[in-house]
Amino acid sequence: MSDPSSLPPMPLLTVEGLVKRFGGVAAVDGISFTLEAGQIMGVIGPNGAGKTTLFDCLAGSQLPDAGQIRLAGQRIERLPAWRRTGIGLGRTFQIPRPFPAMSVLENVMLGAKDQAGERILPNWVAPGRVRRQEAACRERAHELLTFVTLASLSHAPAGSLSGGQRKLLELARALMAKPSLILLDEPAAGVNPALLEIIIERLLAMNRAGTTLLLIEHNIDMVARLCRHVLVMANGRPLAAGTPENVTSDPRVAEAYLGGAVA
Ligand SMILES: Nc1ncnc2c1ncn2[C@@H]1O[C@H](COP(=O)(O)OP(=O)(O)OP(=O)(O)O)[C@@H](O)[C@H]1O
Repeated sequence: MSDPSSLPPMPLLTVEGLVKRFGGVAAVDGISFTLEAGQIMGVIGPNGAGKTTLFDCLAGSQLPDAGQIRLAGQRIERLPAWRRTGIGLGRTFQIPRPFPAMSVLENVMLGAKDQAGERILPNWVAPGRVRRQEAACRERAHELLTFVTLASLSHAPAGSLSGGQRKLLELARALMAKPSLILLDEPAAGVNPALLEIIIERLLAMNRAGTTLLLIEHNIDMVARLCRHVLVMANGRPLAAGTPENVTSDPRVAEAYLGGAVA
């Protein structure tokens, strides 16, 4: 028998031949890549390249027309979004939409999974367990708000946060479910430079703590600071892949951003 420790590590995420069409438009048209546990990978490309549709297929808000997605070896491309969250996939959105009247803390608590108090029966038969679970959830939400530098705003209504603070709230909410992989859709969009530094630093800290990150980002400086691997998409197809330096010096990438013909 072969020694399992001698086998190459299994990628955390494997995408093979992914296709998603909307009528005649192939928004994602044959995308394949692997993401090792512990990596930070960037997905870049001009507007309409298919980046968000790729994330929608990964997260389960769109079902692909073809292709396979494996998370830690498990096929997930047909699973509903909530099942994917349950097995370690988190997501943040380009435009965060917290519940504005709820507090920042309550919004973070909504990111927890498998809360007994959300079901009717445990509230009747095991109220003590429900209370303990809620207290633990509240404590973890506090810790995560401290982590994302929003602890002083815990009790403020989420609607009072700035755009950048909402991005930080999104990170804390996503972390509540203890994901192994987080898909980040433009974490820098609309964020002022001071908060951007905090977001970059917190993303690196999350990654050091073991969370794998896949991010869509138009801010190339941010991509270069965070990622060692970048996938460039154009017209739904893979255009280039490699280090930030390699892909940004690739003339085909410059051409795609300028709206020229794509090879
Ligand atoms: N729900 C949809 N119905 C029809 N067409 C869609 C839908 N979603 C995306 N598309 C089309 O698919 C293509 C890819 O769009 P997508 O939003 O994935 O690109 P993107 O790279 O994320 O763009 P951006 O950087 O502007 O956010 C575009 O042509 C878009 O118009």
